[in-house]
Amino acid sequence: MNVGAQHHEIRRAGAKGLGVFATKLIPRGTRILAERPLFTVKSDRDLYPALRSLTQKDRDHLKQLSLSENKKPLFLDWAEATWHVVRGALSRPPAQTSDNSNTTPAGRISLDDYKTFLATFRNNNFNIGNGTRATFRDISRVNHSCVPNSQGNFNTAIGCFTVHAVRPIDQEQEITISYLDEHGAVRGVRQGQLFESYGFECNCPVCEPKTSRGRESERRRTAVRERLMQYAETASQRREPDLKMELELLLMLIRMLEEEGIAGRELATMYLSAAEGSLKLGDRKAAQRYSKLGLEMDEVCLGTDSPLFKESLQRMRSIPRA
Ligand SMILES: C[S@@+](CC[C@H](N)C(=O)[O-])C[C@H]1O[C@@H](n2cnc3c(N)ncnc32)[C@H](O)[C@@H]1O
Repeated sequence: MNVGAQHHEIRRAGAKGLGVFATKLIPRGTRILAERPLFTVKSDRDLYPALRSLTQKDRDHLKQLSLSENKKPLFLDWAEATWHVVRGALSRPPAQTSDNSNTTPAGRISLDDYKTFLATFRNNNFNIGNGTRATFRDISRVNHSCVPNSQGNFNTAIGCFTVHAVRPIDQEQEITISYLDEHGAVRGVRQGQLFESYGFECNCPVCEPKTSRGRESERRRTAVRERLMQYAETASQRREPDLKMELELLLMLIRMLEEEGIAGRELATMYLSAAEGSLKLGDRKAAQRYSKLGLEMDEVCLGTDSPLFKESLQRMRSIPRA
């Protein structure tokens, strides 16, 4: 299911700057946004050429995105930024095919502009998979929550990063995604990664240490982490993996994510692994149940046109149908 622009709008989100809000009820599984990146990079070396190839119009979009208070660059220090600009100035500019600012690369970048672009990139890039980071005109306005109501995933079939509602979103509610790669981490780890990568301190409902929700969340996540660490210690002494124990741990992780209200690909993938584990242990009924839950969750956060969803369907072919 897709919704048009009339279902969401970009407006002030208090201290977070701008944010994206639902203008009417958005049902679970809705594709709220689908957008091609302004540009993508795999490493620091890609950044200058990528920026240089942008059209003037896209550079203008980029300049309008938010800047972090803490402007420490993600990949490069300023000396490196200077080096990239100098090297860029010595190399041949991208071909000028026409005067059209919608299609022609804008070419060389001044050092000041490059530093601004760098800081803007730092604040507005998301991991879109395979070590690639991307910046978007609208999706870069979506703020973070450690218990988000939506999830972003790259869909190679349509060349777009999509944002899907992983639970119903009420009118006026802010649309949020998680900027983190791992969703079950404890507060200190989450805060450290967010500050390091984006320069902000999260105060979403589970990051509030003084509320009962925040305390309960931290207790739950810490207990799971300790249990996993205990298992990791004993696992290194075993010759064979303990399948039953691994399935139990996986189900514990699933329960934790569900109790936390975290939905999305991570949970879907855990269900699929639980289906495979259950089948290996001879429990066909449980395998079918987990397979169904995993595929449903994958469809919600990816959509049926996503190659990742098709891979999951393929992966579950060995699970007998109910
Ligand atoms: C990708 S941008 C999101 C859109 C941004 N708010 C804007 O005005 O364009 C990321 C920046 O938004 C702010 N932000 C996002 N999520 C936040 C949160 N949960 N708490 C505080 N600030 C947040 C931070 O400044 C962060 O560096």
